[in-house]
Amino acid sequence: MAVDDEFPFPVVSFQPILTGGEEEKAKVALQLYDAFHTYGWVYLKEFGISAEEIDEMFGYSKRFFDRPEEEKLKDKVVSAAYCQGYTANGAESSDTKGGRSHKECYEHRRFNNDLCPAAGGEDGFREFADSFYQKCFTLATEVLRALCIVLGIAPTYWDDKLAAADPQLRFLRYMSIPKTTLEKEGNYRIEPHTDYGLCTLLFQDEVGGLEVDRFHDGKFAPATPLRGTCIINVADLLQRLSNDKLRSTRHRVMMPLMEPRADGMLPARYSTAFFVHPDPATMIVPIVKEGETTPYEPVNAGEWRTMITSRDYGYALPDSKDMDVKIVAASKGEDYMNVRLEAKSGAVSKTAEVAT
Ligand SMILES: O=C(O)CCC(=O)C(=O)O
Ligand SMILES: [Fe+2]
Repeated sequence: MAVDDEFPFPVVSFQPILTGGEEEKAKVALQLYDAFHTYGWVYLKEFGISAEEIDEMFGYSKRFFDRPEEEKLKDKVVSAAYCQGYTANGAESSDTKGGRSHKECYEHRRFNNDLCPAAGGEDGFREFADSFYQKCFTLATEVLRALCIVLGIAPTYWDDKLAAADPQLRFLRYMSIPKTTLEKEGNYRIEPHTDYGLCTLLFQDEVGGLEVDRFHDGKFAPATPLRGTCIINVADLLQRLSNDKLRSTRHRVMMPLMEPRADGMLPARYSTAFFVHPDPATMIVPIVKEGETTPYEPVNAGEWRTMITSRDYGYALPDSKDMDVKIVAASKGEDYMNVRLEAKSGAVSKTAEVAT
């Protein structure tokens, strides 16, 4: 699709950040700030990962999901604290009203990546995922660094928070389902949600269906696919950190833009997200300028993440996702992390000890 006045989001070239001088970099930083402040979303072009590399990545994703379900389930995600591995259709939901997302995912991590197909495997999946992960991490780091200028924080601000950062590369497949299924109330490809790390890099194929509440008024606009671009969206921790200057915006995946096939089935859709989470030890303390107040308490990034992952996957409360789960104790030792989750009612508690 051509970029014209109708295009719903700013499209920004990242090239100056990679190779430009200080003045050009500052200009891009301002463009990013404006986009993140208004919409929470931006489309990047010329960001150091080519359209061909993105195509190759989708090829790996497709081959991963094309394997038999029993095989994929051997690598099923088992822990909220280390959300890594395969999630089958219907296993994740942030919707407390029982909404249904028709998708399957694979999560790839930097640390604790045991539920990943073995190194040296047939098509080099693990090696490719590692290298794509690294490219995304490099880009995410550049994006966050660029924001230092406009947030008024030191250029070194992210250094300690990102050295042991633990992002999550997620391959998604929205399987081919009947159009009539998606038309039923409460059925989505992915239900409306905000992401909960610092920010997300998002790559999508040409099928479409991604929609964004871009003015935060409940009116969702299509985030149309644009070949060779990468979407960056602000997530909850960056909204907290920036004291609401950068917006974490609700989004969802609905009906594709393209027509269903003659048999009434929707085309499968592939997308890949890279959720940027800092070092879990990071305290997210809002940057409050003189004369401002903040509604936010400081939060520990690792606890925050585990808490929300538990809610979405129902680890602590498998039968009752609408209960409010909170972390009541979390400690991190040299070689373990111990997280205790408890429902507000105190009725359910679970301790998960996870090797780091
Ligand atoms: O598939 C997409 O385009 C969006 C995926 C998404 O929002 C997510 O996984 O958090
Ligand atoms: Fe998302």
